[in-house]
Amino acid sequence: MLKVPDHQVAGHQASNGQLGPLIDDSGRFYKPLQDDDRGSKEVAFYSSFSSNTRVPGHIRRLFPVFYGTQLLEASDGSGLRPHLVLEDVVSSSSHPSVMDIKIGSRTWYPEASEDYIQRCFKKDRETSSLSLGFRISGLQIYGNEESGFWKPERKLVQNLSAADVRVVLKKFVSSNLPVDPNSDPDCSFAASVYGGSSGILAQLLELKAWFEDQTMYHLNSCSVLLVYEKEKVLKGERSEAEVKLIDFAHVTEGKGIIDHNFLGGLCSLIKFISEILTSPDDCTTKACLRDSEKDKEILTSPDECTTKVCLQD
Ligand SMILES: O=P(O)(O)O[C@@H]1[C@@H](OP(=O)(O)O)[C@H](OP(=O)(O)O)[C@H](O)[C@H](OP(=O)(O)O)[C@H]1OP(=O)(O)O
Ligand SMILES: Nc1ncnc2c1ncn2[C@@H]1O[C@H](COP(=O)(O)OP(=O)(O)O)[C@@H](O)[C@H]1O
Repeated sequence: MLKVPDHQVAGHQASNGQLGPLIDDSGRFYKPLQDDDRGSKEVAFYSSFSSNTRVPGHIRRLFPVFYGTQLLEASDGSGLRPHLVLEDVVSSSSHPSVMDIKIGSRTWYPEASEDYIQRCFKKDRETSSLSLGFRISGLQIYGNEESGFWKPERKLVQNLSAADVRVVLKKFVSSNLPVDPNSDPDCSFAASVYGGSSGILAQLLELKAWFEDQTMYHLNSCSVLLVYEKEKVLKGERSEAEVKLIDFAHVTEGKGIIDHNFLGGLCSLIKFISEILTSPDDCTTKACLRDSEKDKEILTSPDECTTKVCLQD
């Protein structure tokens, strides 16, 4: 039985009769092909990537498994439409904390239409992409049974300053409630989620090493999805924090040149995460992220280590 995923944090969503992805109980994620060439480009990428013998196994596992395409009733009621059939990378979690980070200081690319380039250019400039080399596209962090998820409004997290991004990345791995504006993120899960030989940092470093060498694909406008299950960490079970690359509607051929846009953004993200692991207490942060743009309040003191961010009531 197909349903709308409640764990989706960014992108086109299938709520309110819109066209968006669906999931089922078998652990598959069905992403509808968009009408223009974006859908066919994403299919072309997955087809090429999944049969590319030059992609090493430890890199392949950082991408969702691709099961081809399938005609399904679209979520917007428009009838049968081809969907990409992908592994649902959060299906094994009951309360997944998920962050979608769009990598690259630019999301446009020379081969795109002038209209697309202009739209991307505007978004990149208005978000943290240009300054940080990435932007948080959306996230949800599980608090506990009572508080549920903290899922701040997407537009609010896309243009955060470096200090605010650091707060959000800390909240992602903290045991205190993410919605609580008065508690400093304690980073108590940082070592088990970001750190360790198979944690998020190690996976990002593997990806970086590959991007320093591979010249086959340029992953324009693509995201890394960070996923883990807080309850497993609390119970002392292996967290199995995962990095997965998603959204390949704008991939172009590398033509023998490294993807310096993706690589640069990835290095920037790696630096943020490394610093949280090496010096989690070097900043005193208070964070509250309000839900609406109107209520947004970001107060950053001139003292670079004392930050107050408002993203939630
Ligand atoms: O429609 P919007 O404004 O939400 O923009 C979508 C983006 O949302 P965001 O800019 O992050 O709010 C959206 O970004 P996310 O994947 O949500 O990070 C995509 O860039 C999408 O374009 P495409 O399907 O990749 O070609 C974008 O869709 P298009 O505008 O290109 O159709
Ligand atoms: N394979 C997947 N498994 C689980 N969730 C996914 C998967 N692919 C995408 N998502 C979810 O859907 C969101 C949007 O995906 P994306 O491919 O970027 O769509 P769009 O092209 O509409 O931007 C992601 O932020 C994530 O929450």
